[in-house]
Amino acid sequence: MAYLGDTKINPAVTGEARVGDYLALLKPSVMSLVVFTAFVGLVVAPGTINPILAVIAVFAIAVGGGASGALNMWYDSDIDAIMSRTANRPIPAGRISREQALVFGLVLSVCSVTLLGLATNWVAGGLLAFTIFFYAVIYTIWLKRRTPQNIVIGGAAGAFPTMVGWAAVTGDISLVSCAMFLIVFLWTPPHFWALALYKQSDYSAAGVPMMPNVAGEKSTRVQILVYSVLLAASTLLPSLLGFSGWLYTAAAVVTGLSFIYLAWKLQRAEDGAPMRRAARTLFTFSLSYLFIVFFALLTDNLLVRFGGFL
Ligand code: HEM
Ligand SMILES: CC(C)=CCC/C(C)=C/CC/C(C)=C/COP(=O)(O)OP(=O)(O)O
Repeated sequence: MAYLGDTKINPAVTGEARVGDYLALLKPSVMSLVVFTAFVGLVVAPGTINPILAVIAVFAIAVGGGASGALNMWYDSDIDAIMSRTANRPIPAGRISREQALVFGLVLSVCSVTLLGLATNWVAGGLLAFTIFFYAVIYTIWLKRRTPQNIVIGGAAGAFPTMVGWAAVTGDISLVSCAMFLIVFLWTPPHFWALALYKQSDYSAAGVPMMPNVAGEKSTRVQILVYSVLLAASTLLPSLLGFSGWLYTAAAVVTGLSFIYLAWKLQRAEDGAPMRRAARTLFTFSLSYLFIVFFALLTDNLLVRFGGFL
């Protein structure tokens, strides 16, 4: 029997790993939204890119994101085995060994960075490498088990991909791509802490110092509200920088106010089941919210560029 920390990990990997198990290592559902923000960064960036290279670039970013997910699962297999939400992942369930996941994650990391660098430029390739490093090492290995600020700092990893997409076209970093980074960065704490508020027992069982089990529910709810206000304000930056028109601005204002309202309801909810319900609602909304904000940025930009509207 293998032990990691105090945790029992399934014995020798049983049976053949299926393709689906390797796909699961890539965290495809979470990464789909990350890749969408990267795609939007790439499309709205000023300049042109050969459409085939654009497809390759988005593919490389998706593979890089997936690779970082595999490295995260390699390192976290001990705590994943404890949490009900993650216990059936390929490593704790014994379908893939830690070594296989590590090699898979490293090979995909190198391939994705090389592919992006060769297909576009090395600013984008370098940023992708840094993003993978940030999620796998800074967040997963260094911060996650040490501080309740893990999500705040580590969340930057999820915010870089939109800048990677932008850099794939322009070869640089700009105020607008930094604004897009800031939106995802400020979105991550309310997104994740809302989930942690109703999955708290999972994290405390695994000994992961997430905000609700360290600072308490009340403080977490206040912090969620503060980040929601900052988030809604940050979504106005593309308009203030003269990059986006009224369509985006209207979407940002309406969704931003909705986000703040749900965060405020969560802050005011009674402890227990009402609080958990409000947290679940905010978490679910957070997913649509980020999609809508980036979709509006994309649509607004395409209408201006190709339709001469707005
Ligand atoms: C450190 C930062 C983040 C943490 C700790 C985090 C954590 C989580 C967790 C624990 C879930 C629960 C569901 C699951 O594992 O299946 C989840 C769901 C999700 N997250 Fe995050 N997240 C973070 C950042 C992001 C970012 C940056 C994005 C996209 C831009 C994102 C997109 C999603 C999506 C789309 C889901 C829903 C997945 C599904 O429906 O199965 N997350 N997140
Ligand atoms: C292009 C590229 C490299 C993208 C990386 C994007 C990125 C860092 C996304 C983070 C989202 C994520 C899966 C967090 C899970 O945190 P967790 O590992 O604490 O959650 P878990 O408990 O579900 O494992």
